[in-house]
Amino acid sequence: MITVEEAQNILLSHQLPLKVEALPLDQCYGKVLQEDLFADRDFPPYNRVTMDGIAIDHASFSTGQRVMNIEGVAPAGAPQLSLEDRHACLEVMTGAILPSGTDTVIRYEDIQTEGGQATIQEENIVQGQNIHYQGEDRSAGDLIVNKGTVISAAEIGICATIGKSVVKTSQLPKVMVISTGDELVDIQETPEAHQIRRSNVYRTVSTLGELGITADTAHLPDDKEEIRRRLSGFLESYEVIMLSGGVSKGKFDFLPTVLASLGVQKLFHKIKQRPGKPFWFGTHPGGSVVFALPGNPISSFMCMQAYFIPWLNHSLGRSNYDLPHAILSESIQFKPDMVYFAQVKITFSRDGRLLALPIEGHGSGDLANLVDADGFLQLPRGKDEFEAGEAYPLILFR
Ligand SMILES: Nc1nc2c(c(=O)[nH]1)N[C@H]1C(S)=C(S)[C@@H](COP(=O)(O)OP(=O)(O)OC[C@H]3O[C@@H](n4cnc5c(N)ncnc54)[C@H](O)[C@@H]3O)O[C@H]1N2
Ligand code: MOO
Ligand SMILES: [Mg+2]
Repeated sequence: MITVEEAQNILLSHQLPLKVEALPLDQCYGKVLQEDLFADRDFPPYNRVTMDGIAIDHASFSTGQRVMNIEGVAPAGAPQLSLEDRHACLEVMTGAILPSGTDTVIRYEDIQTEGGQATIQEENIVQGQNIHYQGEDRSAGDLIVNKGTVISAAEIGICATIGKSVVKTSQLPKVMVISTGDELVDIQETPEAHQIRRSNVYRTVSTLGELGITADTAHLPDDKEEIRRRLSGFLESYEVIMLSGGVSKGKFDFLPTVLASLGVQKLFHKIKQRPGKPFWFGTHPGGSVVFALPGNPISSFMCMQAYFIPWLNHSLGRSNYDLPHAILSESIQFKPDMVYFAQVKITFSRDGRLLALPIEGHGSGDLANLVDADGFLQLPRGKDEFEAGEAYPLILFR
């Protein structure tokens, strides 16, 4: 049995080859950026008026002038105007380019306009006020977003501003999600007394969907030959195979044997952790990777959250990120020499700290308990008592 750290390292050293695809901007949300983004112009590209009002040469104000002729109006979207008489002013709108010959903008609230003249009614007028200066935020050529960033609304705004209508992103892998086990029926069916519905598949597909992946699904009975025949086909056509069930010690837990017979190289089987101990991971010479997750719902869910998602992010070239930590709000005892991924409910204390309340449940088959939990708190080995007030890494559910 290997440690959590060893399993994580093995996963990180078995990545899918990165494939880059250029996508229209409206399909890029949530994707991992595969190019650096640079400013094509200064941000902002011109001295931008930030208040509706008048633009003046401050020197005329500071030498005592309060009434000024209005020479004209500069709307946003018009080429730059020029102040002809430095004792006069120009009306300017928010977003307009600051007229040449002016250096200060005064809001309509601080003036009165009548008969083609503006009268300044505010004495506190600072030179340069109400102007967003050209290049103040970023200069043309500056690196604005690094390759490896997950594209969110902020990055979409940058792409649009710099005219990137097509963006290089990491291509998502083709994934097959498979349930195994003769006790499982589909969700439209009414189970017999000895049967249950195959919920793992639906939960796994929903997490994948949240990651942008549209997965295919299948079901395999506890029949060695059929598992072998159908898995062999899936290994040809998918980059990632995600199985659940059939990896422990039972008489019908055929997956480790069948996978080996299909040439899938086992990289690990069993991790010193609860839940999720019998997690099996391997690679096929054809290039696909196999995540054979334990069948218990919390176990397969935990392995997905703690291993698959970081592995996927790494495969897609996402920049490294650290897990946040949360503070235990009640103590927990856990004696086995294993990492314990404790289900916790997350709240904020009144002084803004992230608190994790343990929600114990009835073990790795208790999928109803997940409804009350928000994440797993990763409690290390080498300790039996985890006291209230101690902070540990938090994996928030997706
Ligand atoms: N003698 C031992 N028995 C078990 C051990 C062990 O070390 N020695 N480990 C236990 C642990 S821990 C886990 S976790 C499970 C893992 O079992 P498998 O991966 O072989 O999974 P199955 O036996 O097929 O199923 C386990 C459990 O999960 C339910 N299940 C499976 N698939 C689904 C699904 N798609 N949706 C909902 N529920 C599912 C299944 O009905 C079983 O109840 O093994 C322990 N045993
Ligand atoms: O390791 Mo198993 O996942 O506890 O039920
Ligand atoms: Mg089993």
